[in-house]
Amino acid sequence: MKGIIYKSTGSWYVVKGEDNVFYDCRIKGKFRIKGIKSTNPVAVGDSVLFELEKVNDKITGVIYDIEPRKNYIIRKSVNLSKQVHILASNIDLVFLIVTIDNPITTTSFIDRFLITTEAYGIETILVFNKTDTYSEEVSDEQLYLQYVYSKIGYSCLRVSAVTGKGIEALKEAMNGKVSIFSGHSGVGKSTLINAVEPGLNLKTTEISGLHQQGQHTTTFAEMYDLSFDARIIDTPGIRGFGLVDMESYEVGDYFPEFFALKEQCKFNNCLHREEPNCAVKEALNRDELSWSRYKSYIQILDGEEESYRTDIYKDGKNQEE
Ligand SMILES: Nc1nc2c(ncn2[C@@H]2O[C@H](COP(=O)(O)OP(=O)(O)OP(=O)(O)O)[C@@H](O)[C@H]2O)c(=O)[nH]1
Ligand SMILES: [Zn+2]
Repeated sequence: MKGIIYKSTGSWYVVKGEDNVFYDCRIKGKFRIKGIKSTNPVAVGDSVLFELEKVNDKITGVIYDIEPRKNYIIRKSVNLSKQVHILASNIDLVFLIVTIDNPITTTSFIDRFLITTEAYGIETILVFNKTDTYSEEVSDEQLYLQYVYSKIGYSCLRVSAVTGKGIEALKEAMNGKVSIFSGHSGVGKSTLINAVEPGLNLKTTEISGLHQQGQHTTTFAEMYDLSFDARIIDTPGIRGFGLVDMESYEVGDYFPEFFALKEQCKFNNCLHREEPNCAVKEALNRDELSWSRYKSYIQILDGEEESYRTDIYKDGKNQEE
């Protein structure tokens, strides 16, 4: 039977079969996916094939194959081994929850986040939360950001988890999809998820509250079915996901508006810095591109390790996860 992994606890997996029944499954033998050195063979979101067996009157499943992944997000192991832990796979949509001033979400944070999801090949929607608290100034800033990001192809939503404004539109965007909610601590992820699906208490807050610095806790992602046609993957205790290494010449490819101009640069390996006849710089000078995006790009090129080789949530208290 075909099924989807909803939960993994190390050696056992909860799999929802095509018959909509949840089965406890384990893995038969050792199968590994080519090209990925991961600590876990299958992850939440994976589509697997399994067969049922009856042991001591209990029916369990044995996973014997996995279907190709559409995408996956990883966490690098803390030690220097090349091993990665696959947090989740087959994600349709990431919602990046953004607050303007409480807490502050910087454009450099947003841009670093977006190159990560671009590199993973996962669609991202920006959700501006706490609109009920906006002053005129904050509102102007939000509208400006919305202009910058929608112009380059990112959908934006304005919501308030408290008043319920925009929640219907958010649910509509989630419809038929597997989503992940992400963003700084305190932006309202839990409150928003609760507004979308009252009663669904994800572990996000709970675990981060319990988390103690320096203590190594193991966290497991889990998928939840909502009461409408939508699913959420919760990654408790994990504030960000690590990015696969990228070379400096690749960074610009994950800025869609730079990538679109790349062919028009004189040099095909143009880093859009000081090179002559750079289409990106020319567009910037005509104010057709956003300077804040360009600034983030340069920061990422200059900052290397710090900016894009580490976990994207620099200030995350659970960064060591
Ligand atoms: N005014 C207002 N407050 C909100 C809104 N959404 C969330 N909050 C408040 O913001 C605070 C943080 O919300 P959480 O839902 O705990 O934020 P979180 O992103 O889950 O935080 P972590 O669990 O630390 O990652 C809480 O006090 C919420 O009540 C909103 O739309 N408007
Ligand atoms: Zn260029």
